[in-house]
Formats: sequence, C-alpha cells, structure tokens
Amino acid sequence: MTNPPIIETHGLTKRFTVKRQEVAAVTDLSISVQPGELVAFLGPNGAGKSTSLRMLTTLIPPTAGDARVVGHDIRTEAAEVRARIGYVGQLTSGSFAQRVGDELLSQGAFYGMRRADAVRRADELVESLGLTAIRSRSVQQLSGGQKRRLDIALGLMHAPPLLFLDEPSTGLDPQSRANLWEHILRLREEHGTTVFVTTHYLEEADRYAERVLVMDQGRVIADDTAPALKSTLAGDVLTFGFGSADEASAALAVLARVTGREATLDESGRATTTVPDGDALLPVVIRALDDAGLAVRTATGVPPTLDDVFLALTGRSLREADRTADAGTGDDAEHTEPAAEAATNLQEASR
Ligand SMILES: Nc1ncnc2c1ncn2[C@@H]1O[C@H](COP(=O)(O)OP(=O)(O)OP(=O)(O)O)[C@@H](O)[C@H]1O
Repeated sequence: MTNPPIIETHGLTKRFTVKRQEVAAVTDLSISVQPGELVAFLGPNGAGKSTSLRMLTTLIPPTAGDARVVGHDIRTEAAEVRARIGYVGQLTSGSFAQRVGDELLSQGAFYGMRRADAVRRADELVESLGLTAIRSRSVQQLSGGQKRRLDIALGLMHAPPLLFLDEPSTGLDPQSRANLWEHILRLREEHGTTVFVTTHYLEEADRYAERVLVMDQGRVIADDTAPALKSTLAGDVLTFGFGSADEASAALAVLARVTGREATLDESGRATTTVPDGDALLPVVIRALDDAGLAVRTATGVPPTLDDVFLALTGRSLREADRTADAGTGDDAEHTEPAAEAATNLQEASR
C-alpha cells in the first residue's frame, strides 16, 4: 500500500494584479509528492516557483484550486499546515546579534518545545549541518553559506516531516553550494525529511533531486527524474571532425541516413546531430562514415543537460529565459500584493 501524498494539489492557481493588469503567476498546478521525496522546482526568473511555494506554505492564498499539505487543507487549516512544515525563504537570517545556539533554542521555544527537547534537537542539527564550530558565534558574524545552513536548522527545529527551501544556494560560491547540498542530503538521510526545493541551477536539480518539476510561465511543463527527462526530451549530441570541408559536408547525408535525424555543420565546420542513444550509435556512425570513404578525425558524444530539456520544451535556453524575464519584470514596486518573502521563514513571520 502506498503512503498518502505529503503534498497534493489540484488546479492550484495564483493571479496577481499589477498596474491593473493580471499576471498569471501560477496556473493549474496539479502535483502529488510522496513522503521522503527530494523534489526540485526548476525554472527561469518569474516562472512561478516562489509563488507556488508561498501558496503551499500558506503565506499567500490561492486564487483558485486546492491543496493538502501534510494532510491538511492550505485554505482552511493553515495553522495545522504551518505547524508541520519548515520553510526557508529567499532572504537569510539577517544580522541578529544572538548566538547561533541561542537562536536555535529561541526557535524551539517559539514552537513550544520543552527546553531539554530543544537542546537535544539543536545538538543534532548543529552536528548534521556542520555548525558545531560556530555555535557560539553571533549570527551576524556568519558567512553566507553558514547563514543558509543556520536557516535550514531553524526551519527544522520542530522536526517537520516536510521542508520547503526557496533557492537555498543562490548567491553562494560553488564550493559553499556543494557543501550546503551535502548537508541537505545528509539531513534527509538521517531524518527522512521530504524536501521541496526551488532552484535556478540546472546542475543542482540534475545532480541532487530525484524528481524535477520544470516550470515555465506559471505552468509545470515536465515532471520526471532528470535522467528520464533528458533521455525522452533531449538527446546526445554527436559531433564528427574531418580533414576537409568537403568531407564534412558529404558526411551530413550519411549521418542523416544512419541516425534518421537531421545533421548540420557546427561553427567549427564539424558534422553534428542529436540522437536519443548516443553511446550505442557512435560506433555505428563511425563505421558507416568509414564505409563511405570519409575518414573521421575526431568523434565526440556529449550527453544532454537539463538546459537541453528546457530548450526542447520551450525553444529557449534557461539562461535566455532568465534574461527575458529580467527585462520584462523589473518593477516589483508595483506589486499589489505584498510579497511574503520579507518573512525569512514562517517562524520569523510570527515573531
Ligand atoms: N506579490 C506579487 N505581486 C504581483 N506579482 C507578483 C508577486 N509575486 C510574484 N509576482 C509575479 O508572479 C510571477 C511569478 O513570480 P515568482 O516569484 O513566483 O517566480 P519565480 O519562479 O520564483 O522567480 P525567481 O526565480 O526570480 O524567484 C512573476 O511574473 C512575478 O513578477
């Protein structure tokens, strides 16, 4: 028997009114997440990732649709939902003068935990998030990566079964990002927490999430494991170099015949094509080119990335989509509904 989903949404929709115009931030989000899953929400700026999270964490009400989170209705049982989730928003824990250890205990007190339980829980989290050495430092002295890890610890003090992280690694250098992810994965292993995370970083979604929801313009346009998305929606790029331009041109027809895909010349004059099963096709193509009297000098097979998936789905690369969104949505001051992320996390919101 399967467990009931920890998140289940039906037609969840959020529209904002900006300068008297309606912005469809999220349209018809219908998903089901099982306990223990690590799900990444991937999409360009303005895709609707944060808005989805804010609805699921009860920070903003949906315009339409419904959702149950940890068994409770986000519209009618917001307090029950909030008590059972952790939420770490885009802003960090700021510049509190309080020490890391005390900050965690205050958080425990906020949730009504007994002091002995709070101390035990803080010990566990300090250990699993690598905060031991900085436990008695004040929050304002921490680096960006350390602050993000503290944010996550704060979000987990009351041992929620579900943790929402909104772009946890944005603004961190690559090493701190990798380090943060190591901690997130360890936490999940140790505590069995379901993690729902938004990210712009393709490599993060690819490497760490077991399920990727690709979002664009308010809609989920793909939902699967990263390998499945890549093999079904994108392909391996095979590229062949020759001694002359004539040979490269002649190779195009051979490539098209053997792979059944269109082949083109790249900017370096090499013949290239995209195929679903590159590993198996590479030697076959080389043999066919050889049989046609075309001497292959170089041959490469490059597996697809999630950006190729996004490109296949939308005709734009994620980076391009980010640029377009940045150009189009510069005017946050005109938002009619205050963004809830000023509250770093739910607990912050209630302090
Ligand atoms: N409070 C608000 N009032 C009006 N419009 C909003 C508000 N919050 C978000 N939007 C708009 O809704 C759309 C989705 O925004 P959202 O922040 O959910 O995207 P996102 O995918 O999280 O983007 P980012 O990766 O940049 O954080 C955007 O067009 C945004 O401008």
